[in-house]
Amino acid sequence: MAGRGGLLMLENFIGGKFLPCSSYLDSYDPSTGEVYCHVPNSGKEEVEAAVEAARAAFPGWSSRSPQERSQVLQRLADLLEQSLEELAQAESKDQGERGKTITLARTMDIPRAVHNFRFFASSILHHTSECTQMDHLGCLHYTVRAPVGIAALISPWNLPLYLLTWKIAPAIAAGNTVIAKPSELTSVTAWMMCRLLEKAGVPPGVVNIVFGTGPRVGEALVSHPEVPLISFTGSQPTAERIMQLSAPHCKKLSLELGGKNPAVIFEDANLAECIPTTVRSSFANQGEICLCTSRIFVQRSIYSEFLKRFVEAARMWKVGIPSDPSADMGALISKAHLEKVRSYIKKARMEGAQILCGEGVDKLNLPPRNQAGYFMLPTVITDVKDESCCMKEEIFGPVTCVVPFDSEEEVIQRANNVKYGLAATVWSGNVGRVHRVAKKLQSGLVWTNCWLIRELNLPFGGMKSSGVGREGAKDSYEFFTEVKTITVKH
Ligand SMILES: NC(=O)C1=CN([C@@H]2O[C@H](COP(=O)(O)OP(=O)(O)OC[C@H]3O[C@@H](n4cnc5c(N)ncnc54)[C@H](O)[C@@H]3O)[C@@H](O)[C@H]2O)C=CC1
Ligand SMILES: N/C(=C\C=C\C(=O)O)C(=O)O
Repeated sequence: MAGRGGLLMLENFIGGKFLPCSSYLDSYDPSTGEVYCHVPNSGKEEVEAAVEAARAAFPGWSSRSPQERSQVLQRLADLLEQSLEELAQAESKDQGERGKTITLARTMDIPRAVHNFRFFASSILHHTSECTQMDHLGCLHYTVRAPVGIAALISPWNLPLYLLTWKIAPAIAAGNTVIAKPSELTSVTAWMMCRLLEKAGVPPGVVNIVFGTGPRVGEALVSHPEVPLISFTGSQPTAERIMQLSAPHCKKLSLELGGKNPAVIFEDANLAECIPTTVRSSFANQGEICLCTSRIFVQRSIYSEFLKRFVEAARMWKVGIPSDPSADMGALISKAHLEKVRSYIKKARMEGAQILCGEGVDKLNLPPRNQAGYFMLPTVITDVKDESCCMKEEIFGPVTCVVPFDSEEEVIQRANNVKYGLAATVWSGNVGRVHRVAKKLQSGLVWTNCWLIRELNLPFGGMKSSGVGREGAKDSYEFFTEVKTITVKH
């Protein structure tokens, strides 16, 4: 709806109704310094109302058959798909001159949000339970599953509707009711989705969305005693806080956190495929995807050739205003984030590393209106030590390091030498080596000779500091349900 000064003013969605909030946050377009929209600054009171609505909706929704719930999800997917262009425009605009390109929103974010609902609408129809027999004792054992209750779903700003629906779809498909909290920086598409829920047949209270900041509404939500499970995607410090707050209640947690993802490129790799894909895996969405590559290990015999071709390709990766359909990359999410990303380049220089292209080397070419925006060129660092913070910490920006290696054993050890373990890529024409290396990498996901081909049936998530738990068809179903083992003596 239109609010103060004709600007968009979002409202919370609780119990099937849009409700105003007593206070609002201004959301700025940082390229102009102008307020772009107002976002509810919700707190305990709004969480309380959402819990009440979710509690009231739970008995009805959880007792519907999977088939009935599936039909609702399918209708929602259809409605989102019909609004694809409008949602893509909003997703790109919500990150404003600061972020997501319209092309990525059109081809990845919104189609994937649609697919999330379609996928879980289908997968919920195919689960089976376990049964074992102990004939010598005259016993039969079997399991039953039931939805857990009210799920808290907290998502970040980098893939707003994509990641929020990755949580909402499996949670409600399994019969839970949910309270979702999108990032305060990118709330518009979640609000737009609420306008479609009633038409899709989602009963009031099944999906509630409260907007606002992490410390205020996020903490009220995760520490609420009637919210027994939390699915969170975001940073490690926030995950630690959520673990602390939920510990007294022994809540079920699924935490999807950061990465410091290696690409391991052997001398027999098909460079014609590897180079463009590794440019994309390093710089897609401004490098603001937890799965982005940020350490590229290249076998020494092809190192010089790779570096030359990779830098050429990175220079072709077009930085432009997000509304330009030919732009490969927009701008970073905020001034603070841009400064943080730039600080890594500064540290790399001080350590004696070389910046081969991008920040401080090449010039941005932007229209005058966008010169103050948070844009940065794809940046390639080399001559950097494995101990450097650029090789250890998640930068979450368009920065990637390229270093040589000699042997398979060495590169496995170096690739594993970080606290994270989310996603890796391996490039080689040798099938045996691909399997061997993939198995030894400490990483929840390994893409070989490709990147970000998603199979939603299979587990998604990280090891080590990259998270706790997995989501995907079976894993999400297990997370969003409680299992019970029943023994029958006959
Ligand atoms: N999956 C990933 O790997 C992601 C990693 N990041 C990393 O995190 C850094 C910071 O990004 P942020 O958006 O600030 O991440 P964040 O972890 O602060 O925010 C993610 C979500 O958690 C909420 N939140 C924040 N504090 C909370 C609290 N105390 N209790 C409950 N909810 C809370 C936020 O409002 C947002 O909805 C990025 O620079 C990047 O390095 C960010 C987004 C995704
Ligand atoms: N969680 C993130 C990406 C997930 C992608 C996917 O499920 O395909 C992230 O960037 O935070």
